[in-house]
Amino acid sequence: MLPHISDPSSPFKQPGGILDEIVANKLIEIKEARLKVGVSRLEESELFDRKCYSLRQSLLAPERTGIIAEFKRASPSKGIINDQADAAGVTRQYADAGASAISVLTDREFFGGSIKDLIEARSVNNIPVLRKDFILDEYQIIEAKAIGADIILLIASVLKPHTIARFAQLAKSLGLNTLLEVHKLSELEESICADLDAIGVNNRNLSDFSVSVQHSFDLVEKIPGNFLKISESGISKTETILELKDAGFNGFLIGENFMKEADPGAAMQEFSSRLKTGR
Ligand SMILES: O=C(O)c1ccccc1NCC(=O)[C@H](O)[C@H](O)COP(=O)(O)O
Repeated sequence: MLPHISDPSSPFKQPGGILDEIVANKLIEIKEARLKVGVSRLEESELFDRKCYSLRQSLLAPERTGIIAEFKRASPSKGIINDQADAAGVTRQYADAGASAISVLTDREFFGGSIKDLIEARSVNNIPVLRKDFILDEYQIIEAKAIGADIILLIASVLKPHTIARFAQLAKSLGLNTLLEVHKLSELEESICADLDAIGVNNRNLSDFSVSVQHSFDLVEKIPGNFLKISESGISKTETILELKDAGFNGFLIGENFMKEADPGAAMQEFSSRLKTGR
């Protein structure tokens, strides 16, 4: 039986609002996928037995921008953003424009994404690909490797610290990079563990959807130096990236700012040129 999230022995927190809805729906989807596909079929996939691209190497490569460019069709806060976009075409343009990594939403119900979008992005890119989803079960980590992802996301407002440690250990054993997402200091302090590669400060409060880049500036000094530091959400100006870099961030996760345009790849190209020339 699936654990109920209000159960004290549950591996999940109960953050409330949309996150509880997302978790409840995701648990049903995972149960169905386990029955329909199963772990052994995932492990037989051609992409499962591969060496992942290193997030560290790509983020620190001087010829790249540090931007993790996101393919995001819709979101709970904005509704539909760009539901007709082509995952292969857009993400290839992101990479050509200097993205250090690609993020692909694979949640269908709340973000209009899919595993197919990630497989398409993988097939045309040779930089790290982040599976942007709500990871609640080991099955999804094995699935992430099998569909071509290099990075998984663990969200501290959803997962209890012992669950984060367990999932990070599994991801590492599969050669995946792990990004821990926090929004506030208490989440960072209770969730940090050795098997993580990167800490992302989400500037968006996932309960009320308010966004402030100040969260990144407030937390950057609290992140130990051995972890990559990534600022996530609400970034739309090149000046903000320069300020975040000065503050110590290595990576910048940007979705809506590109995806809201008719040609997201061209928007990333233009942004990247402005970043290089400092305009
Ligand atoms: O974006 C949302 O509305 C949202 C709602 C609930 C949970 C997660 C949500 N977004 C995931 C993200 O963190 C963003 O897609 C990502 O950081 C990019 O943000 P942005 O550049 O603001 O699109």
